[in-house]
Formats: sequence, C-alpha cells, structure tokens
Amino acid sequence: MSESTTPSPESTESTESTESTERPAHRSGFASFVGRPNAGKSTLTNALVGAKVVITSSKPQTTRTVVRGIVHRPDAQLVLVDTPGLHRPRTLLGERLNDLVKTTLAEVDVVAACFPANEKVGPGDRFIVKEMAKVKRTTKVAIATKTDLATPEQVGQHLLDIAALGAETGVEWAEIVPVSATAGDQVGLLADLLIGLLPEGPQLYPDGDLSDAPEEILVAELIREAALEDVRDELPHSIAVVVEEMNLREDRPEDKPLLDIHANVYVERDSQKGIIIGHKGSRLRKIGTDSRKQIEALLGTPVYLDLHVKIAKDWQRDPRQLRKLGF
Ligand SMILES: Nc1nc2c(ncn2[C@@H]2O[C@H](COP(=O)(O)OP(=O)(O)OP(=O)(O)O)[C@@H](O)[C@H]2O)c(=O)[nH]1
Repeated sequence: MSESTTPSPESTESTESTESTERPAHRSGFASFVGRPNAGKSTLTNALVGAKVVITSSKPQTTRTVVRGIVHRPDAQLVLVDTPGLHRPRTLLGERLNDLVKTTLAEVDVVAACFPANEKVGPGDRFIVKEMAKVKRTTKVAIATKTDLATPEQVGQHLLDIAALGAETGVEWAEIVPVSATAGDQVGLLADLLIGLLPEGPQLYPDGDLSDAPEEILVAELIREAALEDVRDELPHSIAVVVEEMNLREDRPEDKPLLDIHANVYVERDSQKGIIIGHKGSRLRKIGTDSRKQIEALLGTPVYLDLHVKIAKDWQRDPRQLRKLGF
C-alpha cells in the first residue's frame, strides 16, 4: 500500500513508529523450576523445550547436574535451569545440592515452584516456598503440575492451597498456572507467561541450541537413568556415573562412524556392586543396552559403550570423592 502513496518524510517516519510499537521487544532470561523430588520439573523442562534434554525418572532426586534447556521464539529466548530437588540436607551431597539450588535461585529472573496436583500441598512444599521467600529480587511463579492425574475439583482446591501457601510465607505469586507436561496441557501458555516475565534482552544462544551441557554430562546422566530404572528402590542415591572418554573411532568409513564411550558407574559398597552387575552380568548388560539406545538417539551416532562398575567408598560423604565425581 505504501507503494501507491507518494512517499514523504512524514509518512516514512509514521510507518516506522507504528512498526516499532507493534513489534514486541526481544526478551531473554533464565527461569528455574524448584519443587520437591518427583514434582515433575524435568518432564516440564523437556515439554517446554520439546526435546529430551534433562533426564527424568520415576525415582526421586535423579537430577544432580544443572542442565539448561532453551526455548526459542522469534521474539524471545527462555533459558531453563534445571535444579536438583530442594530438600532438607541429610548428607554432604544434600548440602551441596541445596547450596547449588539457592545460588541458582538468586541468579535467575524467574523461579517457578512445581506442586504436583495429585498430591496435597505439604511440609516439603512449605520448606521450599520458605526458602524462595528469602530470595527477594527474583519473580516467583507457582505451577500445579500433573493436572491429568487429578479431577478438576482437586485441581481447583490445589490452586487455592498454593495461593494460601504464598500468602502464609509472604511469597507473592506473579502467576499460578495448572499444567500437564505429559498431556501437553497449558504448556504453551506457561511458556508465554514465563517469557512475559523476562526482561528485554538480546538472544543469548545460537538458534537451535537446546542445551549447553557438555555432551559427556548428558551421556553420564542417560547411563545413570538406565541404572536407576533397574535397581532396587534403596540404591538410587548411591550411584554416580563419570564418562572417562568419548572419542570417534579412527579408521572408520565416513558414512559409518562409531563413537567409543568409556564410562564408570560408581557405587558405595561391594554389595551394591553385585546388585548393579547382576547375575552373570545380566543387569549391567541391560543398563548398557538401554542407555546406548538413548545416547545414540541423543547424539545421532552409533555408539560402542564400555561400562565398568567401581566402588568409591561412601562417596556421598567424602568431599574429595564428590569433587572427583563432578559435584
Ligand atoms: N501423569 C503425569 N506424570 C508426570 C507429569 N510430569 C511428570 N510426571 C511423572 O512424574 C515422575 C517425576 O517426574 P520428573 O520430571 O522426573 O520429576 P522431577 O521433579 O524432575 O524429579 P527430581 O529430579 O527427582 O527432582 C516421572 O515418572 C514423570 O513421568 C505429568 O504432567 N503427568
């Protein structure tokens, strides 16, 4: 239409100013999910990012590494910092995890607390929200997760309970949002709301980046996930995985690459080693097969996975071992 009108300096200016008010400014920033173990933080991160970047497991507290997922929009970039489950510290590892969580909360733009809709708001949630109240600057959002597991009435009551918990602890919720990450309900809306709370800012990561965690860490997490799926309930907190080496094998034809990965699975005691290895090595083989498939899907390369089980005595309580294992 502007082509048919006679351009004048005034009309050019007015076109520009109309455009700049219509096009929203680019926003960017960091958000972190907190919530008790198993609240659905990792699953929600994956649903928002649209890819499997953070491991999830039906066993609590599997997230030990701060891995970021990145939501890309033409007008925004939302960087999700996944934190370990905030909980009362029992071991040195627990204390380190909690320090990590608190540092993360003070550095991000938005903290979103996850409260599973299929469980009542309880003391664990109160503890977390009280910790959030200490971090003044950061915007706080409440998310009722797993709404597919509750009736509409239960979800309604849950939202009221979350509002009441905010009032009781002095936390002002900028939003209270019900979502189901697995059903995909309200996930897009949540992304919009979180992005709306970010400051104006430039793109922080190149287009298409989903996560900036080193591949070795993602690979170690996938192996840990496979191991957790396969051991008795009392073992999960005693397992750590370190990728020692990851190299493309030499002398392979270009269209048939093979990635050699050597990783150690650390347990705390001899008896646990036996459990992980299983009868005639059967469990370790299954952990290897399961995690190899996941790693191949993640990296897009055939993988040769060499797994060893080692004992790092009481690693959860030993600062030197914790450092060695990457905590
Ligand atoms: N039905 C249903 N299940 C969900 C939903 N979100 C998560 N889950 C399940 O809940 C369990 C825990 O989810 P995670 O995402 O690993 O929870 P988390 O809060 O990251 O757990 P930690 O790493 O222990 O802190 C898994 O079995 C998920 O499949 C949901 O929206 N609906």
